[in-house]
Amino acid sequence: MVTLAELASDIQSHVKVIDSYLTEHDLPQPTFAPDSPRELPLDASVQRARMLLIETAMALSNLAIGAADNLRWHCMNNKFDDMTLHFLARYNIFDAVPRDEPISYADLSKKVGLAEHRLRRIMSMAYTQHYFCTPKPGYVAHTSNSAMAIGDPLALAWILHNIEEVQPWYSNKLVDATMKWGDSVDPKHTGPNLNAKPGEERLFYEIMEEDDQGEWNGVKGKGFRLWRLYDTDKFFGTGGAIKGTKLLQAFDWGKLGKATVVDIGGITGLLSSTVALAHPDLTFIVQEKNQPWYEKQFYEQLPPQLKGRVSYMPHDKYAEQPVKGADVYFMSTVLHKEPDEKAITILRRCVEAMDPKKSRLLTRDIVMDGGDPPPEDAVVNGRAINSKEGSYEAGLGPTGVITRLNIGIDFQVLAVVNGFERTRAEWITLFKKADPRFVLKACIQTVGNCAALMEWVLEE
Ligand SMILES: C[S@@+](CC[C@H](N)C(=O)[O-])C[C@H]1O[C@@H](n2cnc3c(N)ncnc32)[C@H](O)[C@@H]1O
Repeated sequence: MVTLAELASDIQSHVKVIDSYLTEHDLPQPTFAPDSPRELPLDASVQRARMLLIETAMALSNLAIGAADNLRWHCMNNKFDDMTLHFLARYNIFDAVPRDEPISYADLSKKVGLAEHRLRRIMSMAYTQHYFCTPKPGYVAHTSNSAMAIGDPLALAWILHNIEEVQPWYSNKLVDATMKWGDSVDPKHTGPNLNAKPGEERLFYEIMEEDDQGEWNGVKGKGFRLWRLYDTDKFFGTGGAIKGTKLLQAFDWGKLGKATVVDIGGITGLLSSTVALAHPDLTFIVQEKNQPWYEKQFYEQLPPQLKGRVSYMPHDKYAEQPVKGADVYFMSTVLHKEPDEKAITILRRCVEAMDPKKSRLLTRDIVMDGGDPPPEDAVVNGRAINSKEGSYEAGLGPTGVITRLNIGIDFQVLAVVNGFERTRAEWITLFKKADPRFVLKACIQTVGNCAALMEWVLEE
């Protein structure tokens, strides 16, 4: 069993790797100051050390808290950490505190319309999680954690969707849903439908689409929850562990030359745009469910230099694929929400459109047994790990912080649509069921990233 002293010594060695890299490259140290770098360099050795550091520091903290206090503290405080974030987002305290100077409680209270006594109590909890700080008595200032949400509706969307929709409607009801429906994969067997009359159950996306009592970031009334959901995807996808730019490392897009990529369920086109900006020879068709307000929103947020090269096409992923013989069909986190039967329908729609001689299917999804980065000198699936690029074949790593994040994502899809993330073997079985010609050519997960990119081709 690991001891406090051993963990502390491991922590020092992981910190040393990161510290030496920052010093060598003359880079600033991360701190809680509002202008601190938001993340550590993406270099593979730094990311590997970072993952191990987080894991070790969490274990050390847990041992220091001790078994006597662990459960007591957890259940007392964790719910209020989320409640505090809820206040910060609903009253938009992130924007109300100036970036560069402290503001008094009295002024902040007037600005956001929250009584000063309550505001002080909320802020004191926020400080314990390094959101904001109190640089002098009676004043509030930003930290790095709070400053990153300034002027960012995507960050607010992430907080509000999780705390106002996922928790009360879905995850807090998951035990009841399980007691009622067991290990169901029916997407209607979820929290909001626990007391619904037969025939009145609603799917997650229907609930997100239909509510017309509200407004979010340019969409008023019907669809506002869906656009907020899309914003959460964008927020999640631009961050460290699920960064869209990792797509550029996980697949050699350049080798495609002049080619067309069909991005099925491509949401706001963020991932397509990321690749398109780096590869001017590629053309992208982003397919999404048709919504009356969607097309306008899509083109408004598309980088101007991509107009004409990244376009939107309304398409239902279960229907016949209208773009035949494309070079690449791409699906990112589309299949994980689907039970086998429906995922197979989507895959068959792709197969019907694919030209086996040139088309490939790229899917970006979690591989549940992908695990955390294996050691630098490991050989996985007969291939040496590309330590320079920090890429490795997902499927054999030990558990750690990325695994924990993936379990969280697995639970998120379980709670909202009764979906599940698949292991490498389960992905292969699913694809083979859809068409036995499917072969998994590569399954690449980059270090520090939770999703893997799987390349599938049809072979006779
Ligand atoms: C989890 S999101 C993935 C978005 C994007 N590919 C990414 O990785 O950021 C799933 C997407 O599928 C879309 N979707 C849901 N049902 C669909 C359908 N029947 N046809 C096409 N797209 C659909 C949703 O609107 C959503 O944008």
